Amino acid sequence: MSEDRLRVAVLGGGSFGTALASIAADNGAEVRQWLRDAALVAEINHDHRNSRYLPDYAINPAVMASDDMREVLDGAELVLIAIPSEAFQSVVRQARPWLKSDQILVSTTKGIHEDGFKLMSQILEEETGFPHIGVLSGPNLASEIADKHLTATVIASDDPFTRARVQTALGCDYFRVYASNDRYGVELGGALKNIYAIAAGMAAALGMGENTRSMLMTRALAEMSRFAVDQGANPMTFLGLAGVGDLIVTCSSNLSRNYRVGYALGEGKTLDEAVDALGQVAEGVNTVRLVRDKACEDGVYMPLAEGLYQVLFNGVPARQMAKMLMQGEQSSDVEFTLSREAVSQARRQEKDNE
Ligand SMILES: NC(=O)C1=CN([C@@H]2O[C@H](COP(=O)(O)OP(=O)(O)OC[C@H]3O[C@@H](n4cnc5c(N)ncnc54)[C@H](OP(=O)(O)O)[C@@H]3O)[C@@H](O)[C@H]2O)C=CC1
Ligand SMILES: O=C(CO)COP(=O)(O)O
Repeated sequence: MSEDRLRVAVLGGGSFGTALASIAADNGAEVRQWLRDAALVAEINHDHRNSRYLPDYAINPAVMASDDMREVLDGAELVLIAIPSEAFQSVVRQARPWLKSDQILVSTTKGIHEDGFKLMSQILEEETGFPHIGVLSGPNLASEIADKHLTATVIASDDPFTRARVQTALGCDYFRVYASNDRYGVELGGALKNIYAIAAGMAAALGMGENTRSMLMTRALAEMSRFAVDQGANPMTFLGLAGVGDLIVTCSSNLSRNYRVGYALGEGKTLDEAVDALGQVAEGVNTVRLVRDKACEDGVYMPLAEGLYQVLFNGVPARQMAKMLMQGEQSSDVEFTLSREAVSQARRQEKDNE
């Protein structure tokens, strides 16, 4: 191996980890991928295929897979972590003995950790205390990346070195990597949009129209931004790829696992049946529960998240919930220009004048 090739480690053998590993290898990096399934390790190394997660994808033969964490992390300059949020912390803990403070650690995971409402990059920070930490997020359906559809993503970090290195490692003629310094906002956007993708899938299965989908997505953006502001994030970030960009793709595509879970629910399947049939992670199921609880705790108005929570976990029929949501107070379109309180006040005034 030549000395100056970038060494990249990918933790996770699912669809996104596999697509990113192959892009980095296409860009000339020396790539090692960690996964726990020995049979899949052998398949990636010998057949350059991942039949479980991306069956039709020809993986760059330079990607070397291993179930040995030490071997994968040894000498890696950039570590990409594509592990579902539920297992993220335990995998980082497994990796910790071989992580070094000069490595760049990037989470690609769009979920929230149950304990303490932590995002994945916060877990990386807590578990390592290292300085080069980032988040990769955007409208990035792995199977479309595998098909080399023109795609853009965001690397978010307050560390300029991390941003530049990831742009170089992953940017190519079909994958553009934009930069952001709002790590928290980008990461929150990626997690929150999964909630609304479930709702969009459900609406589609119930035969609702394009006006409905547009209303749902736009009000979802308002709700996401409201929550983000309450959590201290910059709402402008939600106008970018990792906010509205990811919301659009995930709420519109049958390739999204969250959308598919929603669709199955709309067809009358139970939550367990919908999740089991998927066989892959749909982060939104857990996220809706965590976000709904957090919104209740912090007093943030999130009718869509609350409604979806009631459908998923309390058996309220989706159509009935949609009807109830339509009967809610008609409020401000863009509350950063006209506050919700100002609209309520005007309506109270109107009633008083009647
Ligand atoms: N797929 C996509 O289009 C995109 C996904 N993401 C995000 O990336 C993250 C990962 O997603 P994705 O690759 O799609 O997920 P998949 O469901 O395709 O794969 C998950 C991977 O994580 C592994 N894994 C799960 N639990 C553990 C564990 N306890 N220990 C070790 N490995 C484990 C699985 O291994 P095993 O097979 O052995 O279970 C598998 O390799 C998610 O948060 C998702 O939101 C982000 C952008 C796009
Ligand atoms: O995050 C994604 C697209 O940007 C993938 O969405 P799903 O996890 O719903 O498949």
